Amino acid sequence: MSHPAVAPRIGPLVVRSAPVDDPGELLALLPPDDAFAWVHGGDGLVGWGRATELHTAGADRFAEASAWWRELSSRAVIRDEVDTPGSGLVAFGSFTFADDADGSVLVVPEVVVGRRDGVSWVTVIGTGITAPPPLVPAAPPQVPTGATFADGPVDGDTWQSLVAEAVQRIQADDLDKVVLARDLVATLDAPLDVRAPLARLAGGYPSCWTFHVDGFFGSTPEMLVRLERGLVTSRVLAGTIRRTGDDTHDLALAGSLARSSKDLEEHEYAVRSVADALAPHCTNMFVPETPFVLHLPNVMHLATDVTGVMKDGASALTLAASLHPSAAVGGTPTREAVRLIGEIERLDRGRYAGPVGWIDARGDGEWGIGLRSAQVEDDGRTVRLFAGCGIVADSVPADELAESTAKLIPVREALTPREM
Ligand SMILES: C=C(O[C@@H]1C=C(C(=O)O)C=C[C@H]1O)C(=O)O
Repeated sequence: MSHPAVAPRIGPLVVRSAPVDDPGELLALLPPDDAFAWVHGGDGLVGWGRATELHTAGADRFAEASAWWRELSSRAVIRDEVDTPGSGLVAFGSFTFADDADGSVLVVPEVVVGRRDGVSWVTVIGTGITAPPPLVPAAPPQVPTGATFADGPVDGDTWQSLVAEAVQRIQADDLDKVVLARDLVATLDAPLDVRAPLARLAGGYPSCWTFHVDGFFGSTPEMLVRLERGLVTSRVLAGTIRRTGDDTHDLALAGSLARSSKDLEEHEYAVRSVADALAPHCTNMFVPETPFVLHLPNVMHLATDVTGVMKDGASALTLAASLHPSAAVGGTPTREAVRLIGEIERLDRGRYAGPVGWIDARGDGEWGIGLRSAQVEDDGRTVRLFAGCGIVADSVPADELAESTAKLIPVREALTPREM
């Protein structure tokens, strides 16, 4: 049992949401410190300040966070004139991949600005009645300079030998798939203003969810689970091909990805793990039989959108807890795969590949998988970038290394000044 750290007990939170005129680019509103983000194609939520927060760890981290959230929500005094998922009381959150890692957090900002389907709003949260701040763009962030990149503790050659070892273990044991990750360490010449890479990521990857919670940021293409007004959705990705920059060739590659038995098999494991975890909570589940190809600027993925209708009143966070770790970031079977990751990966994943997103007082929310992501270390100048690949019986180590390099591109470019 862990010991969650909770901000000193405060009176009930007083929350007020009201519609506002379109405030323009959400990320541009963020101040440099204590800024939170979850944006997708211009819509989403940004927040700043800290009204209250919970830090937790251990196998019960999701249960502790859920209990804390229920209690906080039930005591809050909420006046919500917008009444849409994401309005009213909201927490941003980020959870570690592993049970034994520190760093899972839920933070309730003092100000949240949201936009959804043409409706914008501002929420203020505190212990008394506060007026909403004027919504004007902040001064633009300092662009990161001087980034140098080096291998983390495991270099590329060693990582390929770990992939080869995983392949052997899959061929020998009762294991179908395991996801192995590696990191790249960026060193900047000054502390990072995270708003700069966030703007680059949101601009370059509008179909991904660009996020930032307490130094963990990125732009993930994978939606672990969204719950909105009773509708449950999950976007499952697995099976990847690198883009070449030549659109005609990429289209041919997309066709081969959609027919590749290795990738279809890897994808099937991931879809099944999500469908099985959602089934106890849902009726009317729809699991498409064939994946589509999701085109991103750096890679293409096999993708399946699983949907269902909530039947048991679980919150988005409870659903995320029951889905984590899906086969997209753990493997199949889950327990054996996670054990092998702990045994051979030699990486502290931190919050990489864990759920990241938000929850509101109704229990609605969106939790992505923290991929295409990085962690800013305490010195502010060191940034660890992560990428992993699903390994199956016929995976080729050099191909997996190239795939992981392609998955590092979004954050890597976001830390590198644009070529003039
Ligand atoms: C693990 C990552 O990505 C996952 C692994 C994939 C694969 O192996 O094909 C594809 C998408 C993600 O589910 C990552 O981006 O780090």
